[in-house]
Amino acid sequence: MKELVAGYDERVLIRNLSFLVPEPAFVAIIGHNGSGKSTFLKTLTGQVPYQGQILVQGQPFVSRSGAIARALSYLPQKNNVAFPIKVHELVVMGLFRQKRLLDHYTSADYAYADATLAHLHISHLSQRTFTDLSGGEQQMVWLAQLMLQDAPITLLDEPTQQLDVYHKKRVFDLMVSWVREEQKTVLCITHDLLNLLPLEGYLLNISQPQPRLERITPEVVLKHQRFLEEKAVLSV
Ligand SMILES: Nc1ncnc2c1ncn2[C@@H]1O[C@H](COP(=O)(O)OP(=O)(O)OP(=O)(O)O)[C@@H](O)[C@H]1O
Repeated sequence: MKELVAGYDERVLIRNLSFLVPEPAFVAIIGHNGSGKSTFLKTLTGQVPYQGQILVQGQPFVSRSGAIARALSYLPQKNNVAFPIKVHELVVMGLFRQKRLLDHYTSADYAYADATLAHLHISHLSQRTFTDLSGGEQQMVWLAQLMLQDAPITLLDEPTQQLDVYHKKRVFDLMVSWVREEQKTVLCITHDLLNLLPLEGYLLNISQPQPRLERITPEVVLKHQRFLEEKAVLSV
């Protein structure tokens, strides 16, 4: 990413952001409310116009390109479902990249979806109606769907937002395992700085005047925690 500038109409939120993510890696994106974290991920998914250069796996980022679409999976902060659907039906849809338009999902696909739910310890939700679940349960289901997508680069916007402390830890461990065991790259927006303390990876503090990637160590995390506690978001 070179000299990235992005924002809405007259309002520039990302200014001259330049960094290189050494793949595979876990990158925590932190910053105050309204600092532009979601805007940054939306820029990477082609939802917000930008200037500068974004390279994904060495290729210039072209949002409509099939190769880029296959390389990225994205879990937005708000992901509403307007109709009642069984959990395992929603999860199996994560395999959409491997299907053609009118292909049906097979029993092997459903078995894979159920195995993923089991991996996340949420098998008991498989036959439940998604819209009846609690916010935290719904977040765990979205993560299962994301795992089926199996993209090399995963962008997550506050995936632990509604989770209890147990599930927060589980989800951070899970993201780190995607990097370590499956060589994925994970960019994750989070306000849960203390969960980052034991992790391997990098952080990017969008609230800083010149954000840069820093390797996560307990000292670095605590330095940014103090920065975010003390400094209000810059008004633009
Ligand atoms: N579509 C839009 N048009 C205009 N302004 C927008 C739009 N979407 C977001 N903004 C504004 O851009 C700013 C940054 O929003 P963004 O969602 O990127 O913040 P964030 O860092 O992810 O915040 P939070 O931690 O609260 O989720 C906010 O002031 C928001 O109101």
